[in-house]
Amino acid sequence: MANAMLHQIVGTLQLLGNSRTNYEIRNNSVNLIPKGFKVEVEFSKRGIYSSREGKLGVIRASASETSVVDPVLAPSNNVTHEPRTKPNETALILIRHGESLWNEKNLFTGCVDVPLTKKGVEEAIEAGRRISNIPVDMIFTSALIRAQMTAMLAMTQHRRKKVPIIMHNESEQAKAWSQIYSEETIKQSIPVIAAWQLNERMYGELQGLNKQETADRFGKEKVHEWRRSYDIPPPDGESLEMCAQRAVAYFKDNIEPQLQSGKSVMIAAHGNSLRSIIMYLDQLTSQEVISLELSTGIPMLYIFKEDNFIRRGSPVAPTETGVYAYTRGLAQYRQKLDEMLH
Ligand SMILES: O=C(O)[C@H](O)COP(=O)(O)O
Repeated sequence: MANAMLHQIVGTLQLLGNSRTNYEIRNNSVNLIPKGFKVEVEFSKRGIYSSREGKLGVIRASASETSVVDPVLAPSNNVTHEPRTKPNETALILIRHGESLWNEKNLFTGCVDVPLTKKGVEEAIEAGRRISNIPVDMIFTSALIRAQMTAMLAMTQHRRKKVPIIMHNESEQAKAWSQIYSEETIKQSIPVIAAWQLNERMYGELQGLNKQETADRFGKEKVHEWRRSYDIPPPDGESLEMCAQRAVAYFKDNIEPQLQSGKSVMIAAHGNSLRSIIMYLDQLTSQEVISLELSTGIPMLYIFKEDNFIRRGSPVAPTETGVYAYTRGLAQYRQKLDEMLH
């Protein structure tokens, strides 16, 4: 039986940390296979692989290289699961969480973990409607519940109907206990990675204080400086520059490689962690970022193509005609959804 498999590239890949899973790789598509078949495979930088024909061995690949062929992460342009080629453009959606209970009370929130209000829930659902035709292969959220609620509620509206599943890699046991054993179920899932680096800027001693009362006490200008200057931190908190250091580094190290490998990504995060990421994407200066304001629950769309981020703005209406007019790839994805769902 092992011989019968030799024309295929088969092996053990290291995925999402240390977990080991057996895969069959054929014509650019990857499927789970029964354990026991191993062929040496070499990965090039951007996830292009080749095999030494028929040679038995263990796949050598780093986590980042192998992650591009994780079947959970198979790009959603492959709606019907035919063998796929890497798309030449991918989508990046950024969503600031919907209104939280402390946004409603006008309190500095920062890293305090506050849930959404009913209005915030509705905003997240509306955001989901606006992006319901845009491919999402992978989701990144902060570690905070308001961003996670937003991502999950938005995905209830997505027409592709894949199930967002939070990855639990915090311990070997958490990883082992959250394994999925059906290839088909994995294909119908979207991995959700929660990362503290995408958290809101830590607001230090302002956390829990009322924004208006703080302005009355310290002066409007001072509070505006704390809230919007690039490099002046609030007392014992993070400046936007400090927040950018961890959020943008995370984006470059963990999210950009996914986009490069052909996956479309949604990020649900916060006013200031997203401002710092947008500063990087749009190459804003520290002066320009001061006037960048993000509303709660409004998705922003970028197209990633030839290593460039092209801002498409926010899909403003459920039909999103303006947004779909921009790229052939998005229009094709929508057409595939239409065909699949009718
Ligand atoms: O953390 C907070 O209070 C808000 O989410 C963002 O606040 P800001 O608009 O004052 O930066």
